Amino acid sequence: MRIGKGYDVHRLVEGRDLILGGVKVPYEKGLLGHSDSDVLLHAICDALLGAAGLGDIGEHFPDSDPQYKGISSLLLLAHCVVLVGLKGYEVVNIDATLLAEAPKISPYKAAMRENIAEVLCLDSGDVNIKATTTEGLGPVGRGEGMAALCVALLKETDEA
Ligand SMILES: Nc1ccn([C@@H]2O[C@H](COP(=O)(O)O)[C@@H](O)[C@H]2O)c(=O)n1
Ligand SMILES: C[C@@]1(CO)OP(=O)(O)OP(=O)(O)OC[C@H]1O
Repeated sequence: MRIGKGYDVHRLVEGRDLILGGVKVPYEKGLLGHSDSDVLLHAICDALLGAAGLGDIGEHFPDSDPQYKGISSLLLLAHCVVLVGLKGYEVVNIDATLLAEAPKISPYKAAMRENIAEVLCLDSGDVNIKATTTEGLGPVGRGEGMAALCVALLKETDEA
């Protein structure tokens, strides 16, 4: 068994779609970045890469590479699963937290879990998504951006 953690932050701006967990969430702003800027999936990617000893998302998908411009982070996550598999591991479960003052993501959590579970080849019960505000404090609390944290557990592919 191996454990990994991921953390990511993206700035909120006007004129971008808000994509979280592969779901387009209706909101007046979206996250800024080179890809679709799905901060939740980026934290999950980093947790998986970390658990497998494979560095971080920016090493595998540089933000200077035009092939990743606007890419769905579900594709980046799928690639991380392949990399983890090549190291001889599969995912046991993940537990992620989104830090966002608004909007409420509760109505979209089930769809996010299903998207993520499909890519990770897990039951949706093994994909836990949580959300919290920061009670108006700090950059997240002021609505300047969103952050996400994730912990992932891997097991060796032939481990019981
Ligand atoms: N963007 C968010 C933030 C929070 N939630 C849900 O609301 C609950 C209460 O949040 P607090 O920050 O006041 O503790 C939280 O447990 C989440 O269930 C949300 O859906 N979206
Ligand atoms: C995902 C990548 C690649 O498109 O770009 P961003 O969407 O900017 O995301 P970030 O979390 O800053 O870093 C990883 C990047 O290399």
